[in-house]
Amino acid sequence: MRIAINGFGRIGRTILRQVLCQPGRQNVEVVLINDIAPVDMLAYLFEYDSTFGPLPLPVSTDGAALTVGDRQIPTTHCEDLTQLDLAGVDVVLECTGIARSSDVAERGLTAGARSVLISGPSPAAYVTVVLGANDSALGAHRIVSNASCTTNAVAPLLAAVESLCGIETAHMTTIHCYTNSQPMVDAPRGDPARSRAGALSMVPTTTSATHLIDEVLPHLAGRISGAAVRVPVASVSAVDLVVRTARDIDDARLRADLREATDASPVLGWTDLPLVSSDLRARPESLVIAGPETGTTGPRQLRLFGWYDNEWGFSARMLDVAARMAERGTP
Ligand SMILES: NC(=O)c1ccc[n+]([C@@H]2O[C@H](COP(=O)([O-])OP(=O)(O)OC[C@H]3O[C@@H](n4cnc5c(N)ncnc54)[C@H](O)[C@@H]3O)[C@@H](O)[C@H]2O)c1
Repeated sequence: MRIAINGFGRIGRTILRQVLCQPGRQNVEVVLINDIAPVDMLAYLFEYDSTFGPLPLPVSTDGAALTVGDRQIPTTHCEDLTQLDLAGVDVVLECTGIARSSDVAERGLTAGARSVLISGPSPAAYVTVVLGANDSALGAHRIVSNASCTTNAVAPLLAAVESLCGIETAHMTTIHCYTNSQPMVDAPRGDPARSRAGALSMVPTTTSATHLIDEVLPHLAGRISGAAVRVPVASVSAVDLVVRTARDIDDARLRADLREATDASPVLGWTDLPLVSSDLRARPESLVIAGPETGTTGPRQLRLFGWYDNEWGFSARMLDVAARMAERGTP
């Protein structure tokens, strides 16, 4: 699979880290990295990562390419992808966060790439895909959104619970680490709470997952509500999901069936250990269900709790969905 990474920020860099350092990604060839930031700065941020630690490979740049170990990856510094030649690229991983209009989302195709996978919600995507929830929706679509990290965490869990005991209604709270969408000190950023210093307070706010779940699990549309609390933690998030089920299920059965569902799922995990968020750093699953925090809380009522590394797990799904897009060949 030949990919180009547009936007070499948290997600773009985590994707490259996985390509270079994770077993099972050897077939991925990164043919281009494009970002508007200076390439020597990007090389530095790629080698020294405050969350994942220093890269175990030497990194250097001559301005036109990033050299990591024995691999050389061409780099460009271009605001508009249509200025580049992306012929032969299977998938552009669009990780800038700006591909919300079709004008921007289509730039990769105009430049000659076969398809574009956007690392966030986008009204310009032809379809939103979450592995473990609506895999078959991918079809032959050429501009795809990989939804959000929280949607990747919650939608497969909802799909599993729905098939075990049906869902009447559910409410999820994501306890989400801060991201680059929040400031270090108070500064205007869209909604008032998100304009407050991200590392100093718990910040109640919204999550795009609420409407994305309706999109990827349309049979549950209108029955799942959600909210977010951004917390002063730099890495790893959690979801706390309360479900009113359609059918009764006892605690032991719920846990056994959920455990079995996670064993069969390529994106869900399970732990029986009393873990805390930092223990889950760099876990590749979309969600790791926390056994000690999960169970029935009353008749037809459940509480489910799970961890997800919003950067590492989501980046792994970017590569998984891109692999499926590349396997389809030329549309
Ligand atoms: N950080 C997370 O936990 C996370 C998880 C899932 C999804 N996402 C989504 O992924 C997207 C990127 O998030 P991030 O956290 O990596 O952001 P980031 O700010 O760390 O990275 C964005 C990068 O894009 C570059 N960029 C901006 N405009 C550009 C342009 N026109 N051309 C080329 N490069 C450009 C920036 O210089 C920066 O390096 C957002 O949509 C975000 O919602 C983030």
